[in-house]
Amino acid sequence: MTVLEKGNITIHTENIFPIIKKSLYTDHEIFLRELISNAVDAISKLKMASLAGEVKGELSEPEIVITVDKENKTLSVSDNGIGMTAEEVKKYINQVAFSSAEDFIQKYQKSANDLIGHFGLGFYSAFMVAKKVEIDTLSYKKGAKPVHWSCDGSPEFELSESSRTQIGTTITLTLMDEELEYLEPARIKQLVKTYSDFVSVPIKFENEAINKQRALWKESPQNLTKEDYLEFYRYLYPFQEDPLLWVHLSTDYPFLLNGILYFPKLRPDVDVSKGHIKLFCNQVFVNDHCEEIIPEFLRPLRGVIDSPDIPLNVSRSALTNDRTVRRIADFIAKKIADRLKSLYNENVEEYIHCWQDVGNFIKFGSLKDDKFRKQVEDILIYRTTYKSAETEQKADSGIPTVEVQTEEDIWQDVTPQQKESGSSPSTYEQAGYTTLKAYLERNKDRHENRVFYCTDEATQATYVELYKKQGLEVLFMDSFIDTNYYIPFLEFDYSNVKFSRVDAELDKTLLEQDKSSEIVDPTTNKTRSQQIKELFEKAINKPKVNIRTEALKSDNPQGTPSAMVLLPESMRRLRELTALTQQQEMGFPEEHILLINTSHPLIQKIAQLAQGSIVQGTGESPSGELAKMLCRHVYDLALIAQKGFDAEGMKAFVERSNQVLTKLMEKI
Ligand SMILES: Nc1ncnc2c1ncn2[C@@H]1O[C@H](COP(=O)(O)OP(=O)(O)OP(=O)(O)O)[C@@H](O)[C@H]1O
Repeated sequence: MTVLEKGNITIHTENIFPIIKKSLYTDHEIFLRELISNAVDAISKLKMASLAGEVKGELSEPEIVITVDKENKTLSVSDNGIGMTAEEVKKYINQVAFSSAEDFIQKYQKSANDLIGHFGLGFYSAFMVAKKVEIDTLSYKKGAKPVHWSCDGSPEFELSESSRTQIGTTITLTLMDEELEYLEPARIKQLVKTYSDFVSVPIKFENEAINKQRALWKESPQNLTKEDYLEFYRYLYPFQEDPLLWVHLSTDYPFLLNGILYFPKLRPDVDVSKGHIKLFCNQVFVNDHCEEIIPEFLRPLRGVIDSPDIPLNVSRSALTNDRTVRRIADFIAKKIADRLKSLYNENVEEYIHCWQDVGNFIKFGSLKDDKFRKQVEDILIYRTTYKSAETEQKADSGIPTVEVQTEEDIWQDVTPQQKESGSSPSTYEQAGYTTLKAYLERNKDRHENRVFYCTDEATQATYVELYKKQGLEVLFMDSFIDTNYYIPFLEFDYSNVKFSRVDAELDKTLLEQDKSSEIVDPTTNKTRSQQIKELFEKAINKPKVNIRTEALKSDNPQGTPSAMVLLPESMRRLRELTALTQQQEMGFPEEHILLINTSHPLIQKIAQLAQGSIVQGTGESPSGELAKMLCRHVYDLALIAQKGFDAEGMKAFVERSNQVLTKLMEKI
């Protein structure tokens, strides 16, 4: 073999090899990613040269072949790409003084951590695992001679002639003794799967292609089906529930970016500090913790982002402040908002179907990002008790209000457009949903700037019913994000709007205002209401329970609750917040209001019973006793409607129920 040249690799600063070995200690495995990427580049360069008519004859099928030789401790990566001439080897390989190496050294001197896992090392990363690296290559160029280059990790190299006949390059690494894991087939397969799964050239190992090759995000959305997207998601996140919907991103100006982002089902315990999106650069995996690139509120999303314009060999803080990265983040947020808007406009049923999960995401995004909030504020919907006249008519005529869901597709990505002629807002109202704006507008005359809401349909059913009967509209704001975060945020945003839960102070429209007809007892000079209040105070005997008497408005007093437990809004919120910050269960507050409905027949009867009782020397008369017992029972019923019982409460309730019923039977 004729030695063509011997010499020293040109490096402007000190020897690069010890630095490569030391600084990337934890990330040695990326050498394979780098060699495969170079091979892919070489193959696409040959293709381009062929398209330009520079290559004679047909190109053979592109492929990259990995082989191991356990005996000789070698691993090689072969490609049938463009190859290199001796001149090119000298230029591209020997002169390591290319800018990235210099940058590399400079950055290394500042902080080794900044470099971990980032690109920029290329071919020389092979020296992290190899004591000797050889290149055997033949350029596609006419008259090119095959060359062999070898270097043992010192700056000395040797360039000689080779006997290679096939155009392309083979890089052979003789592994260091502590790096022999890279001879293991399982390890090689795992590395290819992790980093190079989606490169478009087949990577062959032990006679089979071991990479998936198809990078769905690089394909045109028009050619993809719902199944393609779902299959890809299942491939990326095996054993997970299918996603709700997705967005296909594609732009080439002002930066190059492709990707597919999926909305998974959101859980209350979702950890938003960690991202789940996989970052790629030209189909080569970079990492799956791109927190600096993805705005916090988008972190629950999953999928892939691929952009060669994201600077990879800079520190994390530099990345966050990078202008392109910020623009990319804005672009993604805007596309997500567009997708949601188009769904809102084009497919009411599907939008409502996804709302429980997507809604949390939108609310979270609105809290975190003002630009995003502005994009989505008109598509935030709430389930409501409001029924439009049209809906009622439809219900009467037996026509279903929400059409049966069709298979027709929100799934396929459409280029999001605002469809003016889309579903009118009343379509949402027919399905029992409203926007906040529409709610405020509709109720302007009855309760301007007040929103009544319910956080738990079951435990607040009595209250919701009361509001509904009086024609007051209640919104269901029952997601984990609503109570503690979103309602205070809305109040801040709509500074004059107040939100009150249905079990807070009752709105005056629910109460009979005129008390002039109240009967006054001539002997005590007390009104009936005062007497009832005192009766309950004595019977319940809990100083922290604030007893109030009101007559609930109704055409049918029997149908209203006899009493209600109320938790003033601000007090309740403070308690909820404390419980949240201290991560405690929020018990039921001892301090609360018991509102006695004086127009309810039961309350009136109890009052009569108490009045008719004669106080005996030894204590209460039997009817006085019964009246008190009934008062406690009314209180318990109000509590049940609010929160249910603990064990003690349940025991007392059941015992007393039996006593009350027995006494009633005695009276018959
Ligand atoms: N398999 C190959 N076939 C042909 N040329 C190659 C091959 N591997 C490396 N080269 C040449 O050597 C050069 C240097 O490679 P190296 O990997 O160090 O840097 P790079 O690929 O240019 O950039 P990066 O730092 O992003 O990897 C390449 O630009 C290419 O011209």
